[in-house]
Amino acid sequence: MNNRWEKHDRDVEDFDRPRRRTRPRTKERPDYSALPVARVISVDRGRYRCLLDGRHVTAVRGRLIDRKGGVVVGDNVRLDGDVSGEEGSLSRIVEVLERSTMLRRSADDADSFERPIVANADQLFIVTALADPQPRMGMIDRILVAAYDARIEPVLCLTKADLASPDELKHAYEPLGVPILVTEPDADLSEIRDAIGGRVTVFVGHSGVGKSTLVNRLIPDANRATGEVSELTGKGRHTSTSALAMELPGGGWIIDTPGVRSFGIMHVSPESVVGAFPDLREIAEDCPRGCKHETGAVDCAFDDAVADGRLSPERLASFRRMEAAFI
Ligand SMILES: Nc1nc2c(ncn2[C@@H]2O[C@H](COP(=O)(O)OP(=O)(O)OP(=O)(O)O)[C@@H](O)[C@H]2O)c(=O)[nH]1
Ligand SMILES: [Zn+2]
Repeated sequence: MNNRWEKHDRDVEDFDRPRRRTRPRTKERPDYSALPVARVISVDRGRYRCLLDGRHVTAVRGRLIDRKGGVVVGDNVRLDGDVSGEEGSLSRIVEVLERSTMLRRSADDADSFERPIVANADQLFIVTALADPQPRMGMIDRILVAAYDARIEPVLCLTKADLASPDELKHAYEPLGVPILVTEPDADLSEIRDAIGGRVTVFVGHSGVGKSTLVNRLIPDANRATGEVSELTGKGRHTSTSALAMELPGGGWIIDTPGVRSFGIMHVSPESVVGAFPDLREIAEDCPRGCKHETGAVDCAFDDAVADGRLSPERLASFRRMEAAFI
């Protein structure tokens, strides 16, 4: 019986006549698979600037897309409507493709509301000046926590090495396994270029650390790109609250974010961060339930692991210092 009905349905469809639906239409997800996929490179006041086949297309968010954090820089989206990119044209984002990662922060620790910042990054450069402004390990630790929580590989990128030595920070973060790159004016950037080539790297840092200087050296026409954003918004880039994604000449992306004064991580749990370190995760299986592994935690298996040589005291100290930033 059933079969006959199905067959009948198909036959009717072949003649392109409206058929009676057994389910209401609203429950069916429209099929957008034939629409082009673009990458969101900046967001400003409800307008999304997307890159599609090398041209910039401005789009708005379609009705069915969630309002809060529905579309962020780095997202891959399907565009409907006018994708010509011509002056005054407006397209519509109808679907956000599945994200590989999402970097989030809470505005500050009094505010547990998570703000998504950047989608699909696979590497996070914590850009920190060695002086002017003075490095703050608390800030580095908080951004590290956010990176580990989001399963984005962190790299500590130290600028202004002409002003101060990187030794103290190297000593603090190398035991944790954080790669460290050091730069100064006129320094050879080949190590940094190698690290970002072919990857999607989000740059995060305090205002004034030299992030723009570095980006402009890495992408010779980045200035032009930021100029275009100013044209779009009528404001300077630094007053924008959005991140900006730029394609690297040799492949890969840099997603620059506005300078931050603080980095809230209220949304992160200790288990999530421990989970980013396979060796620590294994040791933590022997911890009492709910152990936060902080210094002095009762029966924490990390102390036993140091005692019997499975874990280096430097690595544990480095982990605990970072963890103290959020427990
Ligand atoms: N001594 C020294 N100064 C630097 C270096 N890199 C950048 N600067 C200077 O530091 C200042 C801030 O640099 P920017 O590149 O504007 O810093 P930013 O991180 O983009 O800051 P925001 O625009 O506020 O987000 C500028 O005066 C730069 O010339 C460096 O390696 N050494
Ligand atoms: Zn523990």
